[in-house]
Amino acid sequence: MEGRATAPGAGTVLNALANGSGSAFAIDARTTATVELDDSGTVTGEVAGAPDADTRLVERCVALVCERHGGPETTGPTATGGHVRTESAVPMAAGLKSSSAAANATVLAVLAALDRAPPDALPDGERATPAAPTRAAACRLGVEAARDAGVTVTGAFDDASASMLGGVTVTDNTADALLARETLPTAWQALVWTPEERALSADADVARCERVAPVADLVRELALDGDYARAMTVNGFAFCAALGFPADPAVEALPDAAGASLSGTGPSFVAIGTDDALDPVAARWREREGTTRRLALDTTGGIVTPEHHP
Ligand SMILES: Nc1ncnc2c1ncn2[C@@H]1O[C@H](COP(=O)(O)OP(=O)(O)OP(=O)(O)O)[C@@H](O)[C@H]1O
Ligand SMILES: O=C(O)C1=C[C@@H](O)[C@@H](O)[C@H](O)C1
Repeated sequence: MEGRATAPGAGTVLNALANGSGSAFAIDARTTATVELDDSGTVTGEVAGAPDADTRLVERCVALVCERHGGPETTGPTATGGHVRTESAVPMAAGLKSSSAAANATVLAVLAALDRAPPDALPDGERATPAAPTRAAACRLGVEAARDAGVTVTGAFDDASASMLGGVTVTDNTADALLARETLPTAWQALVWTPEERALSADADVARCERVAPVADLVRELALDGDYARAMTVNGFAFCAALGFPADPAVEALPDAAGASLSGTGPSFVAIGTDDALDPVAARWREREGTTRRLALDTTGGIVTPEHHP
């Protein structure tokens, strides 16, 4: 029983560590998960090109989806274990939601292997089985696995929903509730600067983030009004201050970019705007050490893809 799926990473509009509400937008950098299921009762995992990577999150995703959708009471195929391998263009622990992309891709790949892929994750023309969950329900399984694996503070349903549904989402992570899902202007792109350092979300100073909750409340209002660019700009300055990152990259992005922010718990910064507006920002960010990438905004989200047939 094999399954394969991909899901994109994301950039931040509102970091949920202050008031439990979050907002994120999907970017065109994807993680692919390939799973092989069996009835061994054990799950193993590997990350392509990173032999020492922590695979507990994706292994927990496999186990959880098998528990919920692969048991003997189901009408489709059954499974209790297997192997998962991820390949990713989203750097880990860089603020670009690698954990959400990996969890979503893995959950969808397992569902596909069990013949339970959500209807909106299937290629055109392929029909889902009646027992298939929606993509939103599949996303909540990944969030549950992320909580179990200890890689998140709030569950990060904001990041996970943006990755699974594409576009930009606003969520209440305390209830895993989706408050809004929209798309940003089609002419906009994302510019992403990632320095060499890494910052695990689970290690973030939550108490300091909670101090900027009044600013986060304002960012939530801006986001719910659809003013995502200004929302992320305000978010960026507040969370740079709370988490101890210099705000210089955001200053260098303005006023050319429509919006710019520290992404997640850092260290990456993201800017959004038209191609022309991002040109001078790219020139300034390329003088910095690290990697600057221009990426399309993703509106597709998590999808099942054809398996490898070597
Ligand atoms: N490609 C991947 N394959 C398997 N597991 C992954 C992958 N990417 C991330 N993870 C898991 O997610 C953890 C990193 O989570 P973390 O939330 O710190 O990173 P992030 O999602 O990139 O950050 P942020 O939430 O700030 O955007 C890793 O330790 C690993 O367990
Ligand atoms: O671990 C978490 O709960 C989070 C981590 C960051 O990505 C934040 O941007 C997100 O809003 C919540």
